[in-house]
Amino acid sequence: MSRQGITSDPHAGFDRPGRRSRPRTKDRPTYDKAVPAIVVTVDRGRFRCLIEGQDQVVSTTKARNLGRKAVIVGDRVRLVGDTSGDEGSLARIVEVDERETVLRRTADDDDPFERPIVANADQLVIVTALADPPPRVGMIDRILVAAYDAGLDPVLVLTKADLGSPDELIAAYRPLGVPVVTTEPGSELSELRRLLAGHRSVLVGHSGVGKSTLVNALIPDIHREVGEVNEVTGRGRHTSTSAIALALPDPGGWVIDTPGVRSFGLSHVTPDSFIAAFSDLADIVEDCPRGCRHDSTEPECALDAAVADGRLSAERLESFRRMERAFG
Ligand SMILES: Nc1nc2c(ncn2[C@@H]2O[C@H](COP(=O)(O)OP(=O)(O)OP(=O)(O)O)[C@@H](O)[C@H]2O)c(=O)[nH]1
Ligand SMILES: [Zn+2]
Repeated sequence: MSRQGITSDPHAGFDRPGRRSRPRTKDRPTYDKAVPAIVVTVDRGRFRCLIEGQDQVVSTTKARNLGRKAVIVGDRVRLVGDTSGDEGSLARIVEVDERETVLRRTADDDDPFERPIVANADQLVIVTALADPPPRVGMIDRILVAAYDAGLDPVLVLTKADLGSPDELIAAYRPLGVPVVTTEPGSELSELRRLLAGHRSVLVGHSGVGKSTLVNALIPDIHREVGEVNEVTGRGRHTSTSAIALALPDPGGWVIDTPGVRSFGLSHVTPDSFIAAFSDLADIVEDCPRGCRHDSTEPECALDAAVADGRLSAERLESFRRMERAFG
């Protein structure tokens, strides 16, 4: 039996009914006996999949019928072939379920294409250190925009609270309704555990912010599990270009660690697609003149009128406009 890359309850999380429904692909093929599984890592054409309802991770490739269709971490898939997980065994992915959500990134600065990296997450956890490295509000804002655009609920985790004060960042992000958790060495993680419980949370953070420290604290036996993944891929977790899905201990949920995410392309985000994430603001801007970008240079933006007559707090509008500038 192998359980590489995975800890604790494989039933928790991905196959739990989410807020959204779980449609199957339309062109139902004839793979009646195909085994449902979840992709936990991707490495050079090999996909490690956790078989649903079993404590079993198997190595797979993409079947030819999928063509150029991408398979990414978090995808719900169907497998045929040798799903024993025995050494040297290789199953085939014959079907990929429709995705509830997709998080994309731009691979690097001279790559104009946005690539899907994580499927079916429902939460995006931005991990930022309060010092060493210092926080960058512009980067947090860009990641927040990407989260809202992808339909993921953001959470902000501020690490190294022993080295700096969280007050400024809390003041900047609480008005948006973003849950903010601070951590420091030895700190109690119950609030963070509560926010992660039952969710599929993508962790995003700059190198050195303390992401590994956090994952190790959340998943006590992770060192052993990561070691097993390394045997399979021949590479360390931090040199991998793939995300990895890790099951959380009781009461369950998943974290999807993303060592490679450096930037998010926001070119496809428009003020209107973005404002939809804030239902109170979306209601107000219905009164805006056509084509209003809702920024502070707009003379007749209804958001300013709403602040003037007390329907909207000035802090919330300021936080919203600062974030809007991140892609404007
Ligand atoms: N003072 C302080 N140091 C911390 C805290 N959390 C982590 N560190 C230290 O910060 C350094 C980086 O921590 P990691 O957990 O390796 O950070 P990471 O984000 O995983 O970084 P990479 O491994 O480069 O991706 C280590 O020396 C940790 O001991 C904290 O809350 N306070
Ligand atoms: Zn407006």
